[in-house]
Parts: sequence; structure tokens; C-alpha cells
Amino acid sequence: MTSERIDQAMEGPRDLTGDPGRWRYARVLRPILLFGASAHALFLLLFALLDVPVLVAFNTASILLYLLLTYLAPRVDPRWLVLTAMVEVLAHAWLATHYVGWVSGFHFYPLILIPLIAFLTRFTVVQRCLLILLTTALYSAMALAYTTAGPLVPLPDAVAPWLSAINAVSVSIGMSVFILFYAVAVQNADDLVRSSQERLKRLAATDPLTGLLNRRSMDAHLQRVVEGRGPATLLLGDVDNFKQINDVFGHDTGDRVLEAVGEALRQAAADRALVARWGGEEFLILVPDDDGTQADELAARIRRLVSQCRRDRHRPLTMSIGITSLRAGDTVARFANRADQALLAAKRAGRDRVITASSAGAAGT
Ligand SMILES: Nc1nc2c(ncn2[C@@H]2O[C@H](COP(=O)(O)OP(=O)(O)OP(=O)(O)O)[C@@H](O)[C@H]2O)c(=O)[nH]1
Repeated sequence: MTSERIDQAMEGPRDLTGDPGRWRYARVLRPILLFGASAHALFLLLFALLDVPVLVAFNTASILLYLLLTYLAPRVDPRWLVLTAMVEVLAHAWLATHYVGWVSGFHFYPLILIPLIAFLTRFTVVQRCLLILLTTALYSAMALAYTTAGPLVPLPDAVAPWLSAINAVSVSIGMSVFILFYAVAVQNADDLVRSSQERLKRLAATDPLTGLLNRRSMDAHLQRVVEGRGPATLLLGDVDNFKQINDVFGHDTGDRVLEAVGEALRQAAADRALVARWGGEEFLILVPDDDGTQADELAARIRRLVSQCRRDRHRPLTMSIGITSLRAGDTVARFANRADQALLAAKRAGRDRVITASSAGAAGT
């Protein structure tokens, strides 16, 4: 998958301007705008019943505006959508409060704008602060003007408390939906960052060809073992005559052989030892909590499994292995170097054998 296709899968289809971000906003804003249009249809009915023609006309215009904004959602900058909806909400709240009074609860609606503006990252933080300040100032002005003033069209006693309660509940639900939506988005982003960090950490510690530990992360394990002074054994294995495989069959085949050797070592070590690709065709196996007693058996298993990775139909692959155990006063370099010397001795002795550092020079197994 190309990065462009991944972007598209994450963002949804592109809008008419080619901006994938707009479609993402449109996906959120469209249901809100449609909900706004439906709510205004109910208010239109209510004001028709209460015989307030100005509010009937305003609600009709609002429905048309919300439908138009729903259509425009993926086509225009979401900032214009929100600013237009903001003007409508403030004007509508002001007009409804002016006609049917503070008691109707229409003054609650501007409050819903605050979380909407706060979370709209298309605006800068300063722009969002200014818009929230403006909304708060208009809300306060409305409170000063209408909390004590009587309505032009008083609501029937049976209607006023219900309408106020319905408006309060609607605004609370709207605000909760916004906040929950963004809380989920933050949670998702947090999960994504965490999993990306873990993936990066895994990649940084792994050899890309074999999937084994890389030298850097094995170094860290060796450092811990040396500092802990616990018993530990190292096996340094090197594929014999590997250059020939590259020369005869090509580099790609060489890579496939290295992958197969890596898999064989993983199997041989199971969960008893850590395996790293130490260099080109060199592999380091660290057996923690082992004073050397497990090493011979592990080396034999490694050689058996490696021999099953045939380099061609006739000749099995062989590996030379140098073994050493941690000694008092060892540094990482000294510990690893001793394994290297044992491996060198195995190579010099004719390859396809195991030599332990304490008995370097002895016959291989
Ligand atoms: N395909 C492939 N080859 C590699 C990679 N890393 C190192 N090599 C090759 O591995 C070969 C190692 O060659 P030598 O050091 O001469 O070792 P050898 O042929 O195995 O001989 P001995 O170790 O003495 O048995 C070189 O040709 C390197 O180019 C790799 O990632 N992929």
C-alpha cells in the first residue's frame, strides 16, 4: 500500500478540493447539521402553534441554511461552516429569547458553541479563544438584557417550564456528545502514539533481515548480564564459507539463507536464550543463568537445525561456533572477544565444529 493510499484509507475519500482533512470534518459536521435542521423543524411547528410568525420565518430560513451547509460540508473550509452555524445559533437564541423570553431556555444554545469552537483545530488557539470570548460576551449581554425583561409573546404556563427543560436537556446532550467525541479521538490518538512508539522500539532493536535482535540491543543485554555478574554463556556462530553462497547463487539467495539460519537459531534457542545477528553471517547467542552446562547441548542443536538449511541440493549448511562463559572481571568487550577467539579457533581448525574458550585449540565436536 502506498503512503497516499494509507492516508486515503485513514481520512476517507477526498472532497472536491482534494483536501482529505475536509472530508473528515464533514463526516463529523454533517450529522450535527442535519440534527440542527431537524430540531429547527420541531421549533417551526411549535412557533406556528404559538403564532409567532417572525420565529416561523427564522426557523424556515435556518432549516434551509442547515441543509445548504450539510451539502457544502465537504466542499468548503470547515471554518466557514462553523462560523456560519455560530452566527445562526447566536442570532436564533437572541431572537427567540427576545420574543418568547428568558424562561423559554433558548438562551442555552450559544453554550453548545463553546466545546465546538474549543475543539476545532482548524482555528489557531488565539482565534478559538477570541471566538469563545465573543460567544461568552454575547451570552452575558443576552442575560443582562432578558433575565428581567418580559417576553413580547408570553408562553402559556403549561408550555414554558417544559420548553425550558427540553432546551436545557438538548444543550446538555449536544455538549456531552462533542466532549465524548473528542475524548474518544484523544484516546485513539494516544493509543496510536503508544503503538507507534512500541513498533519503533521493536524496529530499533531488531535486525530487519532475520527479525532477530540486532547488535545494539544485544549489547544492552550483555551489559546487564556483565553488571549483574550472574552466570552467563555466549555462543558465537558463523556460517561456514558463506561468501561462496553469495558468489555462486547471488546475494538474494544469500539473504534467504541468512533468514533460514535466523529461524533455525530462534528454534534452537526457544525461550532459553537470546539470539542476535552480530554481523554479516555471525550470530551471537546469550544463555543467561548458565555456567556453561547447557552450552554444548545447545550448540549441537544449533548445528543440527542449521544443517537442515541446505545451501543447495547436495551440501548442507555448516556453522562454526565459539563458546565462552562469563568470568570474574569480564567487561562486555572481553566476554564477547573471548567468544570471537574461540570461533576463530574453530574456523582455523577446519570449520564445522564447536570450540569452547577454556579449551581453545581442542578438537571440535
Ligand atoms: N547475502 C548477504 N551477504 C552478506 C550479508 N552480510 C555479509 N554478507 C557476506 O558474507 C560474506 C562473508 O564472507 P567471509 O567473511 O569471507 O566469510 P565466509 O565466506 O563465510 O568464510 P568463513 O567465515 O571463513 O567460513 C561476504 O561475502 C559478505 O559480503 C548480508 O546481509 N546478506
